[in-house]
Amino acid sequence: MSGAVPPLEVCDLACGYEGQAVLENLNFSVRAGEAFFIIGGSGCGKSTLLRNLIGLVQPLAGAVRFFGESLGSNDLECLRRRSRSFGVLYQSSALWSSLTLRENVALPLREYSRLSPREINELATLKLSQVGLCGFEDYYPSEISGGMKKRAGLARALALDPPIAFLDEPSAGLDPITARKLDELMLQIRDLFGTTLVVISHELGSIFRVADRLILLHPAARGIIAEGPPAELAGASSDPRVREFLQQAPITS
Ligand SMILES: Nc1ncnc2c1ncn2[C@@H]1O[C@H](COP(=O)(O)OP(=O)(O)OP(=O)(O)O)[C@@H](O)[C@H]1O
Repeated sequence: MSGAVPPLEVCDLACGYEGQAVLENLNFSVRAGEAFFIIGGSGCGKSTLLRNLIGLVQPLAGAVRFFGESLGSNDLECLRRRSRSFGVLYQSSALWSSLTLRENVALPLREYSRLSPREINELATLKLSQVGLCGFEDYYPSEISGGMKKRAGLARALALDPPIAFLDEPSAGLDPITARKLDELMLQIRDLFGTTLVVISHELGSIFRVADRLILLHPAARGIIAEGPPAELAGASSDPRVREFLQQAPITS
C-alpha cells in the first residue's frame, strides 16, 4: 500500500467563511479501504471541513485531491468526476420525499450512468438489499424509520460504486441499538466492497467501534490536534484535550 496515491489528500487547507478561517494548515491523507473519522466537539469545524472536501464550498487556501487530482469547480464535467469519485450520506439523509426508496437510489444512476431503465431498477434494488432494505423498495421516506432513512441514504451514496463515501454524522438522532447496527453496516461496506469511509462524528461509541484512524479538530487550535487510531490516542496522547475528548467513552472492541 505504501507509495500508492491516497484516495483523499488534504494539503495546507484553510477553510471558513467570508475570508475568515475556521480551520487552517490542515494536512492529512486517507488510506485506501480505511474508515477515517473526522471528530471534535460542537463548533470545531467538522461540517465546514466536509463542505470543503466534497466541493460544496471552495477552500480559502490549499488543495483537496482525490487519487492525486483536484476535482475543480462546479461545471458539469467536474460534477460527473465527483459523482464517480465519492458518494455522500448527508446528516438529514436528504431523500426526496416524493420518490420511493428505489427511485431515490436510482437518481444518481439515471444522472451519471448509461444503464437502461431496467438495469437501473435492478441495481437500485440490489443496493437497497445491500443495506438491509430488501422489501422496502416501494416505500416512501415518510413511511420508514430514521435508521432506515440513513440506510437508504447510504444505498444512494453507494449507487455508483464510488471508491470513497463521506458520511456526515451517520448515527446522529438514532437510538443506541440502531446506531450500533449502522456502525456494523459501515464496517461491512468497508470490508466487503473496500470502500474508503470518511466519517464525520462526535459519537464516541461509533468512533471506537468503527474508526481505523481519526483526526481530532479543536476550535482554539483552528485545526488538527491529534491523528491516529482511537484507542492508541486515548491511551497514549500527552495532550490533555485529546485524552479529555476520547476518554469519555468506554473502549469497546
Ligand atoms: N454558513 C456559515 N457562515 C459563517 N460561519 C459559519 C457558517 N457555518 C458555520 N459557521 C461557523 O463555523 C464554525 C464551525 O462550525 P461547524 O458547523 O463547521 O462546526 P461543527 O464541528 O460541524 O459543529 P457541530 O458538531 O455542532 O455540527 C462555528 O463557529 C460556526 O459558527
